[in-house]
Amino acid sequence: MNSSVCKILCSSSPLLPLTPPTMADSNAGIFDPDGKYEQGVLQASNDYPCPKDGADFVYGTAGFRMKADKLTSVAMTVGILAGLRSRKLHGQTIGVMITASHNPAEDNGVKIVDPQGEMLEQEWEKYATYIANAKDPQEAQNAYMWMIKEVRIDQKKPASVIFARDTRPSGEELVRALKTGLDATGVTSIDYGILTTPQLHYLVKATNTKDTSHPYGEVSEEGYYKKLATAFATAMDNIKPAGAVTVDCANGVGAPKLKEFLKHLPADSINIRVVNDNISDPSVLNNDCGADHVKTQQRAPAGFDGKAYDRWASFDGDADRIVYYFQAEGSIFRLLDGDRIATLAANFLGELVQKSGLADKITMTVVQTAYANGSSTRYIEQSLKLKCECTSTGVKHLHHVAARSDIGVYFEANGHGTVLFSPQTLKRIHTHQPESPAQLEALTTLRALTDLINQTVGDALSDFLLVETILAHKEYTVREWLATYTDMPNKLGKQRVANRADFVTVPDSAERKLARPEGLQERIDEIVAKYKDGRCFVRASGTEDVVRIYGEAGEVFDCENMVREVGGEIERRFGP
Ligand SMILES: CC(=O)N[C@H]1[C@@H](OP(=O)(O)O)O[C@H](CO)[C@@H](O)[C@@H]1O
Ligand SMILES: [Mg+2]
Repeated sequence: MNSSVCKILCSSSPLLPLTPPTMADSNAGIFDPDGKYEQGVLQASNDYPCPKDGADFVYGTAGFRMKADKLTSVAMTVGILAGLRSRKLHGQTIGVMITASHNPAEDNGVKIVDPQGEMLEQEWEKYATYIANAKDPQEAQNAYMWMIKEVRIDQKKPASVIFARDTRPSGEELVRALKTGLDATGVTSIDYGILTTPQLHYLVKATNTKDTSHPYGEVSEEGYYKKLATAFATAMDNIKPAGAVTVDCANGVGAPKLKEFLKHLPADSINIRVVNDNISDPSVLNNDCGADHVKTQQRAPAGFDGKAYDRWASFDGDADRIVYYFQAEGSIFRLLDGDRIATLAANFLGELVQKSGLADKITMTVVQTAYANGSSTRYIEQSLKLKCECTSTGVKHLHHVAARSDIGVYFEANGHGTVLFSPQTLKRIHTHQPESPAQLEALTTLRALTDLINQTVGDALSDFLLVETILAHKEYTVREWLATYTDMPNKLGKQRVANRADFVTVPDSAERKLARPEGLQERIDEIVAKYKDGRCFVRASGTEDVVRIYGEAGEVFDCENMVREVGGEIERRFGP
């Protein structure tokens, strides 16, 4: 085993595979009798060898993500791992998505989707890391055999995987590598071509529920559009969104898919313009446009030509995030981010539950991260009178907590999120007998929203339709939406450090307090105390080699100074 593999497993697990199992001690897992798959792994990793410079691959928050040309061997091992995951789960279908979301066009990524459309179970992330780091074919085969034993996988079980990719040109080569890993280990697979990330999540759940009493939807891209279009038409019965909306698709996969979806709506149901829809020139993907650009730069995308108070939205490169924005008089840019979508959705769903006569049977929770604006949290707790929970960064954490509620609304400030309805709540909503025409009307809209909202993962298209529905029902323009509360002045900074692993947060603090480096949290607290209504926290990024510094204060000037002061302290003491 190479040393980096050892390090990965040693640091995260007591299960150190010092020696791979042999046929003789294999009774924990059941070996393929004629060794066909083990041979296949050897051959596949001969065809797609790990790069010689021994890249340290890590399956992180967004799966594996890096420069696309480094990723081919990893894509092959993901094929092997996805097949093992499916076998372990008795042949349930697993998904693999090839995308690098909002990253530049030359990057790519591979991530695995579990049977109900959720992110890969955390325990398996280290197995994905383990096999991806095997430095030669023999190590890959050893890793495969170790997993069969460790995870107790019956190789006679069927395995099924579906996969798709975004518009990046490198996706084609990565698909070939992935397919090699799948074929080598006898996995049945379906290539769905180019899709948005949430469409692939939809298909995974639809495939695994198709023969159950609660099928999620037709198992096709067309089925996804039909489900959303039917739900949108029902939710918008007799009403129309106010004015036009322009959608910036980041020159990514969201553009053709949004246009395809619109073909399923009656022509006059929404006045929409799609911009930044050039997928033939890879260099423009996410370039000065898209949800991540708009959120992090706090400015409109390339090609913005909106007049004051025109409604705009931006998807990211794989269409799982969305933010809204507009320009007020005097060209002042106003962002309506994930916190705004969460509060809008929670407010409207709360009203529908109330009006349907279900208020005493259904409770709702809003789940945020520490990056949520403090004003949004106060608005949820004090005005909407809802429970608000704060989790660690990364949607899998939010999803997990939201899934515990009857209705769980979760969004990261960057616009990634959705609303989950528990199975029991869905049953209540669908079996409730309305006692008046007003109750029936609210209930009909609520039922439609349970179909409109993607139950697997944040989905820019589904979230877009949700927001458009709510604005139309509430007769809100962007101005009224923004007026629901006033954001605290805030700043998200970052600082390079010698070793970001030195920055460890206190368990159960939702990453708002540092346990190490020793003494730093006390110093941050001292700085924050100088600023009125100040809040500031520091954590190591999971996706970039930096620590992030987030701050809020009563005044813009104070906020800037506070974040700068904390950043300066970190640079001085822990800088590279
Ligand atoms: C402050 C921030 O926006 N962090 C992002 C970013 O994570 P970091 O661990 O902060 O790098 O990328 C994640 C994956 O896309 C996303 O879930 C998260 O919200
Ligand atoms: Mg994305």
